[in-house]
Amino acid sequence: MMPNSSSGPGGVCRLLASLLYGLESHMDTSEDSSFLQDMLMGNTLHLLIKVYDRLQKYRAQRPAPLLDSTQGLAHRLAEELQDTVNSPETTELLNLLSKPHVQTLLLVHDVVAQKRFDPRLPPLPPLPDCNEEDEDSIKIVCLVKNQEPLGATIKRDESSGAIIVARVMRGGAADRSGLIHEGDMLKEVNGVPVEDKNLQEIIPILAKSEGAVTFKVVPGTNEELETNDTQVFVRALFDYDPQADPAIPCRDAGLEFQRGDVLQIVSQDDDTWWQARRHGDANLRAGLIPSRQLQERRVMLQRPEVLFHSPRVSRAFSAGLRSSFRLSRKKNTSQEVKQKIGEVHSGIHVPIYQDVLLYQRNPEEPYRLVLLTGPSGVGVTELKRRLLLSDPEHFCVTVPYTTRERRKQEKDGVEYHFVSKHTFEKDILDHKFLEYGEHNGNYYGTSLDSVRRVLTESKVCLLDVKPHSITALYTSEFKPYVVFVKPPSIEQLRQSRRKAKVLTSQNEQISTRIFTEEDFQNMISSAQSMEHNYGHLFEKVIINEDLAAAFTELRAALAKTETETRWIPNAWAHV
Ligand SMILES: Nc1ncnc2c1ncn2[C@@H]1O[C@H](COP(=O)(O)OP(=O)(O)OP(=O)(O)O)[C@@H](O)[C@H]1O
Repeated sequence: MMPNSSSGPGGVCRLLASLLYGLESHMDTSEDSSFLQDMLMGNTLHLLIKVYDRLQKYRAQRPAPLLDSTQGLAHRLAEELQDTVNSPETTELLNLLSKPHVQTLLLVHDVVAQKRFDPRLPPLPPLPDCNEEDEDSIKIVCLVKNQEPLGATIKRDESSGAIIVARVMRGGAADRSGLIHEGDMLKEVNGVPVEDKNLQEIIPILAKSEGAVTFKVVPGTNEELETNDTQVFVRALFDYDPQADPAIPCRDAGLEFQRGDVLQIVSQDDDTWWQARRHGDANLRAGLIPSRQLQERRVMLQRPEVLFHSPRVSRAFSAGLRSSFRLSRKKNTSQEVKQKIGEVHSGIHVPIYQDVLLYQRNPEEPYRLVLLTGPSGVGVTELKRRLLLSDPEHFCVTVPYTTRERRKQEKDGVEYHFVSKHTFEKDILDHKFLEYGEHNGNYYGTSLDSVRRVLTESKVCLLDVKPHSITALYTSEFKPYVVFVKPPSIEQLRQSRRKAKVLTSQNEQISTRIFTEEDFQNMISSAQSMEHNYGHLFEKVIINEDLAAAFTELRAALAKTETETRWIPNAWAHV
């Protein structure tokens, strides 16, 4: 957005100040606010606006150059001054005219005055000595490029020994020219024959070339292949650094990405190396990434266990119950809990890329299920409690089921749904429970129906679960928004949890105690293994150091998810 000249510099400042004020309510953190303040109120932007205003003024006057060669004039003036009487003024003027920045200024003036904007192309190299039939098969390609890479990789053809264009990166200089194609045979670069050179010698010639670069190529056979951009988007489920990948054909052509990044796959022509762009990246040049097939093979070689063990989901006693009974984390109660292991998944699952598409919730659709997970004691229950308190009309939790006796002050359907052992066991067999467990001879569980009940009330259902339960809810019906609550560093845990208490339960008795060093270490190591095993399912990671800050971040993230367009797995689009 640029001001028009009539608004004046004062007007622009006012506009920027009001913009800042108007955006304040949309900013999540004070960091955002101070960044925007620095940028909008900073000197650099204001000076740029002044320059722009000044240019606008001159543009309106339609200035025309008086001279189109100030360099020539300066040269002639210098010559004449040399012959005149030597005065301090002439010496100063001569000095001034010989300064490189004055000369460059004059050069720039002349280029603009003469409208010499096109690059000067070198003369075409002579055609090789060949008979007329062969002539057709030689192509001279002249590319004009800046310092960006050529955007192509080369290889030596093993049988013929020729240098071949192995891959043209989508969106790169070679691709944009439309003149260089995979399979083309490279003969010369800027007049330097390359056939007798090895690849290590040619690569620097290509890398260094800048401005007008001339290639002599023999077109390959697949020149006519159309290479349309595809609209395949995936979420990367692992981190990738091409510089650390010894197998990539060209490290500089690789695309670095982090788990969670959305990538547009622009070419899957090659089985092992795909070409992709990071979504939202201003750079249109595609980079190489390992194909799904290649990465799967690599993971399996590194972790052979994925070949033999399908992921299992333990329907353990926890989830919605954990705040009520807190049995899941306590070592001293582990014997009391008989964990039920249910298998809900089968087959090999190696997280590589997840096909995704953009989704925005229709007002008549239920809200996405919010799953909160994290190591025991990290603060999941506390964050959930704060969310509920902050807007009880909007957020809601499920009511667990139990077979224990109802106590006097309890109401059916409020604290628990009280059911008979027979009904509970039948529901287990009917796979109605997301998680369930047994404690002191009674069953407790969270049913999928109770989640549905909250969702049909047009409320946001908050569910805290163990990470292994996420997969059972990872469906188009629930479209879960998975938040991982992560502990900060151990030092920050010691500081922030000095006064915090954890609940323990022994023989039905619930008591509190302060966190121990062992609790902190367990929290951190359990968070690491959760991230390692389930990190690909986490859409948001919140580090819970300062509780108030973590809550604000969570609240803002949930608000965004409800209103903004999000990338969700393709599979969720098909009901
Ligand atoms: N950032 C924080 N700073 C200080 N205390 C915290 C913070 N986050 C949580 N706590 C406190 O730590 C204790 C444990 O938190 P909470 O009960 O929410 O853990 P949890 O993740 O639900 O664990 P569990 O699954 O075992 O129930 C509570 O007393 C809570 O108030």
